[in-house]
Amino acid sequence: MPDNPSAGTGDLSPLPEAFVQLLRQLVPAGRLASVMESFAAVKPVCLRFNPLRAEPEVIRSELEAAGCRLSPVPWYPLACWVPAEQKALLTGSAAFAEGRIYLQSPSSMLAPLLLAPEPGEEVLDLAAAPGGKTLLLAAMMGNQGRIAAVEAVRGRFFRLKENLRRGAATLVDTYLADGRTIGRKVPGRFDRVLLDAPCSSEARFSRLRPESWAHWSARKVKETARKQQGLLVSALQALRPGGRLLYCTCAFSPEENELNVARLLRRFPGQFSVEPLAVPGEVPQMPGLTAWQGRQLPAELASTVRILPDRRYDGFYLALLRKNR
Ligand SMILES: C[S@@+](CC[C@H](N)C(=O)[O-])C[C@H]1O[C@@H](n2cnc3c(N)ncnc32)[C@H](O)[C@@H]1O
Repeated sequence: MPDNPSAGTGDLSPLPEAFVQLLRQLVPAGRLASVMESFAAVKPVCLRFNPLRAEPEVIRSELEAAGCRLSPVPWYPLACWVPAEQKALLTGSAAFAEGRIYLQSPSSMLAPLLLAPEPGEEVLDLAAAPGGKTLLLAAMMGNQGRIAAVEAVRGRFFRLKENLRRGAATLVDTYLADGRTIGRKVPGRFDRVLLDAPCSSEARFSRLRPESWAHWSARKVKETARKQQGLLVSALQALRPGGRLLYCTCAFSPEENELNVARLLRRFPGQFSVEPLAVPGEVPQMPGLTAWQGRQLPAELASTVRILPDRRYDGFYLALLRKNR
């Protein structure tokens, strides 16, 4: 295990009361303490070796020679944790500047890994910047096939392009566009779609950084959920029959997660199904909700997964959908 100094830093701000209430309703009682502690934790830094730039073992030796204390992520051989206090060592390294490593939370790596693209396929990344997941998709595909990466925000779009260049992801075409328009432009085209949706980022709240929730409100969550629904419809439209969509957010609010998938099931009956997700056992998780605030939700939502945050993992929601026709 890496060193993982939990914040003994004194000044911890209280999370917004409405958010704490939400967590109390969502998280099983026995796991609430570890979830609450995670909001004050200084987590170890997770990184991924980029096989498009160099042999993973060469990268590992380079980092070890620089003094990095690497501990493996057990379910993905190209990922390691490094103690939080070594972050500057990583970000100041040539390996980082030259794209041989990418810093990425382990929860974020799960989405591309579970979408499981194959070399030669055509893949759409509908909300792509800064490109961490696009880069992992490219590595999994060995730069064989094509990825269309879409980003709507200009500044972030250029950051995406720079990260893809740095990471040698040569199979990616980038588009500065609103993802909600893509499905009707190229219906039925893609083998796989990743929708890592813009969200209320509740999993990024930190009691060490009160500004992390400065823009959060119930109204904002509702607005965000509406936008996500538009992106979901576009993503499904862009998929070929038999193709798969991985939808994920770093939000806890059911509106952005299960309720959005339930709404899609209602709007397009029979057109897609929810598939099981094999999230590695060591990752703290619970099944997606099948009821919320007295309302029953479709039973298949139990196949979606919530990653529960702890001292190493960030919170996440993941759903894998197959387009039937
Ligand atoms: C959660 S982030 C994506 C992170 C990225 N997948 C990664 O792993 O590096 C969501 C992204 O969606 C972008 N976005 C927001 N609205 C969008 C829209 N309508 N169409 C496409 N992208 C959008 C945001 O600017 C943001 O960069």
